[in-house]
Amino acid sequence: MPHILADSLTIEFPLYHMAARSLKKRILSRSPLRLREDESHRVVVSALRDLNFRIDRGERVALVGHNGAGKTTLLRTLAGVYEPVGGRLEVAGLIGSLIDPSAGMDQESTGRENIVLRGLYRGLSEAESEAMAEEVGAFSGLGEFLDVPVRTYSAGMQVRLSFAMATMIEPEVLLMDEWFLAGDAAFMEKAREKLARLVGSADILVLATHDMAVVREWCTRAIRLEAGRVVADGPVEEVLEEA
Ligand SMILES: Nc1ncnc2c1ncn2[C@@H]1O[C@H](COP(=O)(O)OP(=O)(O)OP(=O)(O)O)[C@@H](O)[C@H]1O
Repeated sequence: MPHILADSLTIEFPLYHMAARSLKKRILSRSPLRLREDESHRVVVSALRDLNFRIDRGERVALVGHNGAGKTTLLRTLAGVYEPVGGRLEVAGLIGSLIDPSAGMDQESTGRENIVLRGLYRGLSEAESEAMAEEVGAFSGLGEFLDVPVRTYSAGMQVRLSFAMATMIEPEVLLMDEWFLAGDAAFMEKAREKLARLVGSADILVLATHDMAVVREWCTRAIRLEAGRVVADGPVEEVLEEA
């Protein structure tokens, strides 16, 4: 049964360029909230601190909070990009991730080649993957750019391609950063219907956003992060009211 379980989940990032003694001293002397020196004498950022929550089938969860609160770090951790340094995380279910537009894409390959590769990786035959590339490519609206290396794409073009590629599967656990709701208007009009279908067929949605209208439209529960900690968790209206 698809679910997510975080038990004292902790994520830290070492800041290697802070190795210089004087700089380290200066930073740590300000009694920072999220920077500390670890056992190996490195300065580390506490990105997520001791998170405890469980998300079950049918829940659509918004991650809200100010810049740097830890929303994207949590999404990436759920997607398996970062390993917890403490605690435990369990994510059961097929994950679909709309977090970083260029993640999982080979920059030197064309858009079409990337779609074919994803198809093959998902176990489709070559012919099926090629057919998928036609369909997904058409939806992306990239036109002739579908056959150009992805590294030359604009940010918006990358979003279009990764969005179109995400619709290739029906994930059980859909992880999404608000980036993906911010494509250009013409594309988003077309994408909205697909997105609604993707969200509707997913068992769990976790969406990080600053847009409270989006939270109210898409989500049933909200988790508010502040400086890497969970400060509120509950029904959307309750959590938004508390802010
Ligand atoms: N790769 C990294 N290396 C070092 N520190 C990082 C890294 N990624 C994130 N951080 C730090 O972790 C904290 C949480 O960042 P995160 O990007 O998760 O916040 P956010 O809530 O998504 O913010 P925003 O709303 O601005 O996107 C910040 O203090 C940030 O500086």
